[in-house]
Amino acid sequence: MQKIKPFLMHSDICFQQAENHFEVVNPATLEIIAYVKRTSFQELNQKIEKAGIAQKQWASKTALERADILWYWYHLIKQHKAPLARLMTMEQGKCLTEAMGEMDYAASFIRWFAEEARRIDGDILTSVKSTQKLMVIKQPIGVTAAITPWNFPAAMIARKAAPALAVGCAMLVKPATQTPLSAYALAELAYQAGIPQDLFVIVNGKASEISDTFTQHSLIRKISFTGSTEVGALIFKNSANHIKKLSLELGGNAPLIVFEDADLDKAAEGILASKFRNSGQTCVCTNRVYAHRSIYEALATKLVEKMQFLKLGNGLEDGVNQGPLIDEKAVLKVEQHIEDALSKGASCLVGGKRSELGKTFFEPTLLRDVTQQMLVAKEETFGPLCPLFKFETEDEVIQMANDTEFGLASYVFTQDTARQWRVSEALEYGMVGINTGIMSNEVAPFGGVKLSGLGREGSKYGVDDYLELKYLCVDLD
Ligand SMILES: NC(=O)C1=CN([C@@H]2O[C@H](COP(=O)(O)OP(=O)(O)OC[C@H]3O[C@@H](n4cnc5c(N)ncnc54)[C@H](OP(=O)(O)O)[C@@H]3O)[C@@H](O)[C@H]2O)C=CC1
Ligand SMILES: O=C(O)CCCC(=O)O
Repeated sequence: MQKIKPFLMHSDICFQQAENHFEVVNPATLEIIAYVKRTSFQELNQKIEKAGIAQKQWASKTALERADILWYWYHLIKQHKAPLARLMTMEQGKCLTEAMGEMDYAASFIRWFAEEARRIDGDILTSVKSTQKLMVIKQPIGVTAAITPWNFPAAMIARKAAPALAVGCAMLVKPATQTPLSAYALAELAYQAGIPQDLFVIVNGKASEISDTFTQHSLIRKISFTGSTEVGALIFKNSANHIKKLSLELGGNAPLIVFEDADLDKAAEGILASKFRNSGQTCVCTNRVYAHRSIYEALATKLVEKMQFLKLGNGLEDGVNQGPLIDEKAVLKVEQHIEDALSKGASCLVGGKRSELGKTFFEPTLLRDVTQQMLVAKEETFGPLCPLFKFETEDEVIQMANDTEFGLASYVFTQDTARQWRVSEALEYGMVGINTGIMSNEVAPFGGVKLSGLGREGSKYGVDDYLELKYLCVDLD
């Protein structure tokens, strides 16, 4: 704890129960780590007003000045990666290796957008009149707000804040109530790097009330949200009256298809990587594995063998690669999906029950003979449950994979290049991993279609949602 405390110096954080503060609990031990202050309505409005002033000053800096500050922030995160990862494991539960990976991932967005800051170029258009020059410039949208989830307490903030700050916006962040400490730690380093305290602001409290202020305050011009589709839809609806720009990164129901010509070892590795990342609590985690009937048994056998290496425990312990789930509600959802599948004819090959380690621990589970009629085919489990479906033809599996209202990530394992293209084009998803279970990085556009959301984060496209285009027409006559 001593190594972590320097990142938790913010006046909103304390280590003894205090009025108007909420508890942050370690999901592995259920111990209280810290208490965080709820931002009052009045404070929130003041912070938004101050962000408006800070944004104007920040936007008047050169792109190079902003980029240099972001670079420094990136270096500070890398330098303090180990204690930051430890803090994340304590509040979120993911194993330390994954938390270290998430800190690298978070930092990668800051480096990427520091680089992009210098390439926010406008255009000169081919004019329709010889006497006129037509130009487009790009300007920061202004004060923005982010609402972020508990599953990636640092990366989801960095993926939103880095493009916003790079192009000259301000950002207020409301992190998930379960994981606010990583947000404060990131902000602490941002301030050390030279990002003004009024420009990048962490706020906490009742999510619906903060969100209502974000959607109604005229200074907030854009909201970026990652979380459930239900809450995303609510923010969409509440933003309508004020026509806010929105980025919504919502739920998924990712299919992973293994064709008969796939490299089965690679496919099994890909399934493990995608399914059990963050104990299954990732919106791009595989939710449904479709295996061709001719390789079904072989793939099941390989998965049973490989799953023996999944070690459940407190993420801070050596060798543990599967931490607890975020809370007991998450465990109940996994149980519900398993019970439903078993009652309709599936059977369990690995796991299938809560662990004796504690209320939030669930054994990594493999189910076979799963069908489209079961709950797990329709809903995102968001937990360590790997269901194996069977298919016969390419057309059939494409239809099964697309039979969902979600469209975030999908995965295909096949060695046939023509099939890779055909199936990727037919899948109604924002992202397709081909012969890989992990495809997220700062260079790639992350986002979905259908109920999985709006907009793309990361990549060269990631700045667009934080910019307004302005058209200039100069008459030379
Ligand atoms: N796309 C993704 O990455 C994620 C998807 N999910 C999906 O959502 C399911 C439920 O997870 P859950 O944590 O409840 O997700 P939520 O959508 O409830 O939470 C995500 C963020 O939204 C905030 N929030 C909650 N209610 C509102 C509201 N009325 N208005 C505005 N913001 C709100 C939360 O704040 P607070 O923490 O204070 O409630 C948190 O900061 C998961 O099982 C999973 O299926 C969840 C997390 C991430
Ligand atoms: O929305 C999520 O679940 C976090 C994104 C994980 C990723 O970027 O791969």
